[in-house]
Amino acid sequence: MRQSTLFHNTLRESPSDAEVVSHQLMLRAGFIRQLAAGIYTYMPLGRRVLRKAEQIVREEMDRAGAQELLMPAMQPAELWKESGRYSQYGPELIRLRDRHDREFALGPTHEEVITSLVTNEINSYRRLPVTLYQIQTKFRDERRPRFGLLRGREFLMKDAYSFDTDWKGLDRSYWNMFHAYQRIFTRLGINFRAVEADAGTIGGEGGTHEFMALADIGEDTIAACTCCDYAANLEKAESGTTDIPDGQMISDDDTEVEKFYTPEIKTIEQLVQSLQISPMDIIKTVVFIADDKVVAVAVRGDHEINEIKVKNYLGAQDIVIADSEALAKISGVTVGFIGPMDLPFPVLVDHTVAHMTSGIAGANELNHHVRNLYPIRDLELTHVGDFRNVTEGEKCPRCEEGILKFNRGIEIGHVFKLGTKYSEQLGATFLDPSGKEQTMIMGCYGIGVSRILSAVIEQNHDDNGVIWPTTLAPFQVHLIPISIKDDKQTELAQKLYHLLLENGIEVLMDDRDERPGVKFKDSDLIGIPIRIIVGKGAEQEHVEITLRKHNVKESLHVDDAIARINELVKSIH
Ligand SMILES: O=C(C[C@@H]1CCCCN1)Cn1cnc2cc(Cl)c(F)cc2c1=O
Ligand SMILES: [Mg+2]
Repeated sequence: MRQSTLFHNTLRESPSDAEVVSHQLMLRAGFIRQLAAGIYTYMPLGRRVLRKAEQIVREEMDRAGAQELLMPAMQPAELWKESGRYSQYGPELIRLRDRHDREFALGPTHEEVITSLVTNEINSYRRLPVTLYQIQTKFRDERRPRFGLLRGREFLMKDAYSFDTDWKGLDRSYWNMFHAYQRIFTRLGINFRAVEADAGTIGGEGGTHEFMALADIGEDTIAACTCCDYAANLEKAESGTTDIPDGQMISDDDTEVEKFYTPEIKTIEQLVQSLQISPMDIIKTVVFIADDKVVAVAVRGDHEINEIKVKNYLGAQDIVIADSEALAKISGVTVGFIGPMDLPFPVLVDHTVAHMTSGIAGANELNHHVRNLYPIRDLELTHVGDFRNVTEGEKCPRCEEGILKFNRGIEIGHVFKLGTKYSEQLGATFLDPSGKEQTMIMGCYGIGVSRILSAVIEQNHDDNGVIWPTTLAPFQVHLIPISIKDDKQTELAQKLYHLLLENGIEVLMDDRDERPGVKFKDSDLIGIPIRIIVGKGAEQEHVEITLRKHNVKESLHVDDAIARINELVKSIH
């Protein structure tokens, strides 16, 4: 490709609303252009990268035996009403009416569509199992789209769905997809972890794993063990620490609970300051509204409540902290002095609190707290469980030696065991060998294909721009004649350009009439891994090869260039 004809511009500065490196560089290097918030055009260079990412996903899906199809983006609302999800989702689900005033949704995902399709096409166990996938644009009207392709409102997803006759079959399909994902992200050169995750809104009856690209700007926190391969999204991570840590106020258990005056002392910090105690000695009690029920959760003062664990324990659809006006309507609650004792609604007690021997807590009375609270003695521990976020440094729940370290991650893949959640609602059944009607067992598997570009750039860039792995680079070689006014250089560059093309190498030649500095800055921004410079050495038919990733330079005769380039294309990642 000749850069003088390429529909492409680089920007000296990145727009102010681009906050993360990958967003800034994609705009500055000319890979994408924003049409509207969260909605982007892939420019020719960006489209080439996206197509390579798609192709790697497609190859590994096909290798895993999945079959590609392509479903519509416009989905009849009836399907979503049948699955009960039409009302479950709010403004995030983009709804529209066609010219006959019939209701549609723009597909954010395709469980309903694929399940109704399979129901109509398959009715015998002999036709199962089958895994179907598509690579298709999804629509989710995010309230705050941000970070470029990382959280867009129109994005490219590979979504796959497996249909099995039984749970064992689902297990096989699930791990088949899991291993295909490992191959995909390895080929993409991404530093990733598969982590145990929460199934979130999709529900489902089995396990679920997320594939996380490690990156400081990632929205998710991962807890991973230093010794074994345990890794979990913080939403789900458990701790191995159940022993009562030292520094705990140990008191013999006949010291009665005692109320004491704490005027205007409402927060953990104020308690710590005024009583000169540690947050570990405090029982923090927070009131939630789960669906329409009031519940309180009590965790130790140095821990954070994990709302997803609470929601899952209660089996609630949604959960929200009771704000001050909600609290005002709840009897027995005194804002700022809420404690776990004698509340007129259930209290979920974290196991760490249950093991405390003497805690400080709100007295459920204005300006008063209690001390010497001994949960085993003073609380009816009907709901004891894991309701908190693990903290870094705690013991691994799976092995003896390891401890949990935190990382930030970008979710680039998510695999789910769905079970019969959708097949039941949409009647996806089959006749088993005895002719009995059974419900299909499903799994679903997503990869954020457009999000991969952001994750790769977050992990592969320097101050000057992107550093593409060869598997994704828009071109393999950037051929740069220093001056197109010098005939020797132009002639040699043309010769090498055709040689490279004849050898099937993807080459972009910067034949623009620009100063060398501009060419090098643009080349650094775009991030093509191999660069060939045709400069002064053109007299002796010598060219210079450098790698974008390392500034190592080697000069060699043009006849040796092809062989060297082929070596480099294969070697560097
Ligand atoms: O999409 C999934 C689960 C899997 C992920 C892998 C591929 C198949 N689907 C979860 N999810 C996320 N956001 C959504 C947003 C809207 Cl507006 C919606 F209506 C539905 C969903 C929704 O179901
Ligand atoms: Mg997730």
